[in-house]
Amino acid sequence: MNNASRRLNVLSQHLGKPCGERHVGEVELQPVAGSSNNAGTSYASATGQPSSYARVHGEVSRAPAHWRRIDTVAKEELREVRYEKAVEEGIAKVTINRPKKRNAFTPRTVMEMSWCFADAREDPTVGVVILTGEGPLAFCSGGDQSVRGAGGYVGSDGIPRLNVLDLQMQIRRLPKPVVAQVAGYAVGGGHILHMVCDLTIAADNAVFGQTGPKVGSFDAGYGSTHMARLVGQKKAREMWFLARLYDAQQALDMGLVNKVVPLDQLETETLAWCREMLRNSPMALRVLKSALNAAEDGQAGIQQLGGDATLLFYQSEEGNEGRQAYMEQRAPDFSRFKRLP
Ligand SMILES: CC(C)(COP(=O)(O)OP(=O)(O)OC[C@H]1O[C@@H](n2cnc3c(N)ncnc32)[C@H](O)[C@@H]1OP(=O)(O)O)[C@@H](O)C(=O)NCCC(=O)NCCSC(=O)CCC(=O)c1ccccc1C(=O)O
Repeated sequence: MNNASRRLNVLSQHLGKPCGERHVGEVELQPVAGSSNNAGTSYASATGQPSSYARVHGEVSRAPAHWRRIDTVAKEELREVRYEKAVEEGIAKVTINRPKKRNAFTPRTVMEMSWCFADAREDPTVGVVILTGEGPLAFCSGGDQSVRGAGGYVGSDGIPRLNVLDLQMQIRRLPKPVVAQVAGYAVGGGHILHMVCDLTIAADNAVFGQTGPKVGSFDAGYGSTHMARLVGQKKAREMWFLARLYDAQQALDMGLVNKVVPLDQLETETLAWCREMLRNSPMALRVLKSALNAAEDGQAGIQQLGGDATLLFYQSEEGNEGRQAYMEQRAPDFSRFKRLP
C-alpha cells in the first residue's frame, strides 16, 4: 500500500468505515441515545433521542492502528522494550518486551522505557501514550528478582539501582495522558506502574496485586500512598499487608482500573479511549492532569501546575507585552489588560 492510500485508509478508518464505503468528509451518525457504544463511551440522553452533544461528538474509530516501530531512541538500540507510533495518529506505545520473564524489569528495561517516554513527551505529534507488556500473560511482574542485589537491581555496569522510581515520576509528570493496557499479571513494581498511569484498560485475564512483602520489598512512595487514594485506606492496607492477587473484575470494583474487556478486545478498546482523548483540547487535558497531580504531590505538584499556567501566560498578549517592552527598552504598558473579577 503506498503512502497516499494508507493515509486515505487511516482517514476513512477514523470516520468509522473501510475505504470506499463513504466519501471523505461525510460523517455518519452512530446510534447513541442512552446507551453505551462499542467504544465504551456513553452519551446518555435526557430526551431518549440522540442529544446535540452526541451528534456533534459521535463515536471514535475502533480500527486497528498502523504501528511504525522505532528501534533506536536516544541513540540507544532498544533491547528490552518495543517502541511504536501509530501512523497518522497521535498515539505512542511503549511495550515491555521480556515475556519469558513475565515482563519483569531490569535497570536496562527501565532506562529504555524512560528514553521512550522522553521521546513521546518531546514529540509534538504525540498526544497520548500507551504502556503495555508483550504477550497475553503479563503487563509486568515488577523488578527482576534474578538481578536484585544489595541496594537495588544490578545492571551490566554493576551498579545497584531503583530507577523505576524515577520512571514513576516521569510518567506522572508527562503532560499527556498515559494509558496502561493490561493483560495478565500486573504485580509488584508492575502493579505500581499501572497505578501511576492516568487510566488503565484491563483484559478479563488481568491479575493485580502487590507481592513485595512476600519477596522482601515495598514501595512506601506512590505505590502505597497513591494506591490509598485510588482504592481507599482499608483496601490499600489489605493489598499490601496480605499481598493477595485480585482479578480484573475485583480491580474494577475497587476503582483500580477504568474498564475491563475481553482479552481479544484489549488493544481495540485502548485505542478507542486514546482516540476519544485525542479529540479533546490537549491543553485542557494537560492542565487537568497537573491539577489532579497537584492535589496529591505538594510543592512538586504545584510546580507542574504552575508551569502550565506560565506556558499559557507566555502565549497571551499580556505576557508578551512584558517581553516586548523589555526588548524595546521601554516601560511595559499593562493598562489595556482588564482586571477581571
Ligand atoms: C507473575 C507470576 C505470578 C506469574 O506466575 P506464572 O504464570 O506461574 O509464571 P512463572 O512460572 O512464575 O514465571 C515465568 C518465568 O518468569 C520468571 N519471572 C516472573 N516474574 C519474575 C520476576 N519479578 N523476577 C524474575 N523472574 C520472574 C519466573 O521465574 C519464570 O522463569 P523460568 O525461568 O521460566 O522459571 C509469578 O511469576 C510471580 O509471582 N512473579 C514474581 C512477582 C514478584 O514478586 N515481583 C517482584 C515484586 S517486588 C518489586 O517489583 C519491587 C520493584 C522495585 O524496583 C521497587 C523497589 C523499591 C520501591 C519501589 C519499587 C517499585 O517498583 O515501585
